[in-house]
Amino acid sequence: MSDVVIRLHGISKWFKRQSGGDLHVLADVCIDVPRHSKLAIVGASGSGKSTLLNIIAGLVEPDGGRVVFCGQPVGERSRSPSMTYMFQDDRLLPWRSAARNVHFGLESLPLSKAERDRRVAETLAMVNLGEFADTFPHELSGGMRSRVALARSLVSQPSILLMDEPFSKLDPSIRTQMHDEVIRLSQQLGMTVIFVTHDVEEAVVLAENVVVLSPRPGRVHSIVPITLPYPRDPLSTEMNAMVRDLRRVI
Ligand SMILES: Nc1ncnc2c1ncn2[C@@H]1O[C@H](COP(=O)(O)OP(=O)(O)OP(=O)(O)O)[C@@H](O)[C@H]1O
Repeated sequence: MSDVVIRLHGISKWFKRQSGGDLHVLADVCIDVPRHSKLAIVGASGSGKSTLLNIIAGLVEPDGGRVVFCGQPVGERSRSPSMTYMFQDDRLLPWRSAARNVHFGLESLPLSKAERDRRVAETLAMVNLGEFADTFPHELSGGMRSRVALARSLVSQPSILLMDEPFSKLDPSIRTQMHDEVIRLSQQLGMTVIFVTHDVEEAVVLAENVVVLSPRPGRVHSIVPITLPYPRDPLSTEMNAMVRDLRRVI
């Protein structure tokens, strides 16, 4: 148990339909997430991937089952600074510079101004944007904006990073750079990363375990371990075989 950071135990979810009746979205989902690992959630559209991530974040209440976080049942811990959430859109505030956007990730923490400034500068440097601290979002490329969003998620030094298709809007070469950044930073900071993706190749490049959800209601169809060492070459024969096998399962 000690190396399991999050345990999902029998998670079920129904949503009320406006047209009447309930939509059964998740059924008895059980997953153990090892500490410091990277876990991908894949599955057909509508299989409940984002709902499951939102349940882990504490943004959506499950109707059945429990989320146990480091041995503690989930309560208010979604507001805990030890877990942050990176969305599909970068959601940068256009009237704030890159540094002030990253600063946003610290605003709920009781830190001195000097400590905040230090952490913002350090995190921007970590994502190679040290020179762009005073630049505004409209002056940044898509990849740079994504790196600012990543820095905003990392500046509070979370132990868990949740990501819902955060790189899906980037072009392939920038997406590859972001994968390298996530691998490097998760190792450097000792984070656990849980992410949802439609892109099986992204799952295989980044994750140590890939959870495949079955079509609605989403159940764990399989959990596929990826044991290839990092960095992983998406063009290698092993990777291609993994991607092909996973696509077949989905
Ligand atoms: N707040 C909500 N109220 C009602 N239904 C919802 C709500 N959120 C999600 N749903 C429904 O739950 C189902 C699962 O949605 P979810 O976004 O979790 O799936 P997903 O696997 O992430 O889908 P996609 O891959 O298309 O993004 C969908 O049918 C969706 O319409």
